[in-house]
Amino acid sequence: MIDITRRLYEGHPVWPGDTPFTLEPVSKIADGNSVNVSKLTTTTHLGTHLDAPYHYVEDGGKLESVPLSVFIGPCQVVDARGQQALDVPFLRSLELRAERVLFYTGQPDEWRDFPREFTHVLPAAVDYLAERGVRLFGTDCPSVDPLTSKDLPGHKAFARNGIFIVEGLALEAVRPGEYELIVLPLRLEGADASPVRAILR
Ligand SMILES: N[C@@H](CC(=O)c1ccccc1NC=O)C(=O)O
Ligand SMILES: [Zn+2]
Ligand SMILES: [Zn+2]
Repeated sequence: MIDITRRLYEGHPVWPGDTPFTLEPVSKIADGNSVNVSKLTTTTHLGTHLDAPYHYVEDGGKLESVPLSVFIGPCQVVDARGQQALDVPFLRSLELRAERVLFYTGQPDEWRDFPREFTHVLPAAVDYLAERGVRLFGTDCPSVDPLTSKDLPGHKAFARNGIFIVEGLALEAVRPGEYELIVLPLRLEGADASPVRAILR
């Protein structure tokens, strides 16, 4: 089993301006209390996470609408290092074989600062993935659109095609090839996204 989930620690980088991640004790055995209990503060778009369509489309499906079957099953990991954007010619050069495809673009498994430059996805490439039967798109990048994008054309192309997006995967140690993928979001009612545990077998 390969854990492809980012390690979450106090101060883990988040999207500029978004809620910082904190994990702090509110009760400590060391202070004479009967139990250790912590308080978690987080954005829903923390580290390795799943976007629900509601994140980028006002009437898009919320987290509970995302079918679990999308997140468990055969998967392919692709080496996309050196690609400034994922475009149709690049995708054509691959032998796509699975409904779930994860793209390793060269992001390190631990971010010191939130990445400002990373590989984005062109809408035509999303349409191409849909034609090839892809249902789940994964990336090691923090978003499928550039950091400064306001209209999020990549995200919207995924929504249009009914493809779900997992961002911030830790793929540095993974060899390209075929695996079984397990990605489990939290059961957060009404949420726009959720941190996930993502594993390859
Ligand atoms: N689209 C990004 C997140 C994102 O865009 C964002 C996250 C938190 C606060 C503001 C954000 N975008 C603002 O334009 C993502 O899917 O994780
Ligand atoms: Zn997100
Ligand atoms: Zn996103």
